[in-house]
Amino acid sequence: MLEIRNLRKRFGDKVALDDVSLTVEPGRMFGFVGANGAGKTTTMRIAMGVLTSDAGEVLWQGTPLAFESRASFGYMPEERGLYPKMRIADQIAYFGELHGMTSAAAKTATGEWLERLGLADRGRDFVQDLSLGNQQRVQLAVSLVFDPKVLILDEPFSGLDPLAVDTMASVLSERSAAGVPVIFSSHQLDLVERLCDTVGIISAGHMVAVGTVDELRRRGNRRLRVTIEGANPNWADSLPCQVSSDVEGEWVVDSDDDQTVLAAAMAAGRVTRFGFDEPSLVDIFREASS
Ligand SMILES: Nc1ncnc2c1ncn2[C@@H]1O[C@H](COP(=O)(O)OP(=O)(O)OP(=O)(O)O)[C@@H](O)[C@H]1O
Repeated sequence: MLEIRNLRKRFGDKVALDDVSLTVEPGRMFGFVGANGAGKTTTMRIAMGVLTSDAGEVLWQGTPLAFESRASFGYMPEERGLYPKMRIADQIAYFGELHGMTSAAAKTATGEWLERLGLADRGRDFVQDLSLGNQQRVQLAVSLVFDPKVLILDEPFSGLDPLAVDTMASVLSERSAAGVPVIFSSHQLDLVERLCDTVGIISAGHMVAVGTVDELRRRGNRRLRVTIEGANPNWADSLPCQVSSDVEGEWVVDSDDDQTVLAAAMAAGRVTRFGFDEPSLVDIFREASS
């Protein structure tokens, strides 16, 4: 289990992280979301040891992270980190060896990952000659070639075409299913909602919400959507909550007291549709970040 506890970080007067904690369990995929500048990259850099925190700690399997443990973590940094003038296969194998693989094992694993990521015929090309999306696939191979115990990926989906997104998503899901804790940041909330077991929302250096998407849904303000035929537009005036109507005959009621609202709606006319609105992760994100 990877535990990030009570991280604090300042850059001069700027408080980048203020008591940030999160936990990623084996076999779980953690989606880290937040507006630009919220603190995702800073948190992940500290977790990887490329930046020191002012306070707080990072634990792996219950003990503070040592250099050797970090060497078994796969990392895709935001600024990426490939050598443009090195051949792709050589580069992936080189990173494998840096992480302790023998040359033969690194070569074999490189071949497997090139195949898996659709780059089998590009192994002798230079990184600088690849499209950005393909460079990202190489970056993924670099972070995976040594079979990491943890994966920390900073915006792995940005700039990928839909097919590359699918490849990236299936590789991450597969690693997670194999028991690897995976944490990635993304602004693509639909993907986070689809892939992640747990989501953390960070806003201006504070973790404002952590939980499964269902838990976050339940924590947010619940809203009922009601469709009534033949109702007076003022039928909901006596309800002690916010009521709005953008479509004729349909109302949105900010309440979780469904029985009271239903009784009022039935008294007003013929109720043809009634139920709670399921907020999307975008709705939850907006509410948590406001
Ligand atoms: N090396 C640095 N020096 C000064 N300020 C920094 C440095 N790194 C980050 N910051 C500031 O810390 C805050 C958090 O930045 P961070 O890069 O962690 O955000 P982020 O959530 O990853 O944003 P984005 O989604 O835009 O990548 C921002 O205000 C940023 O400007």
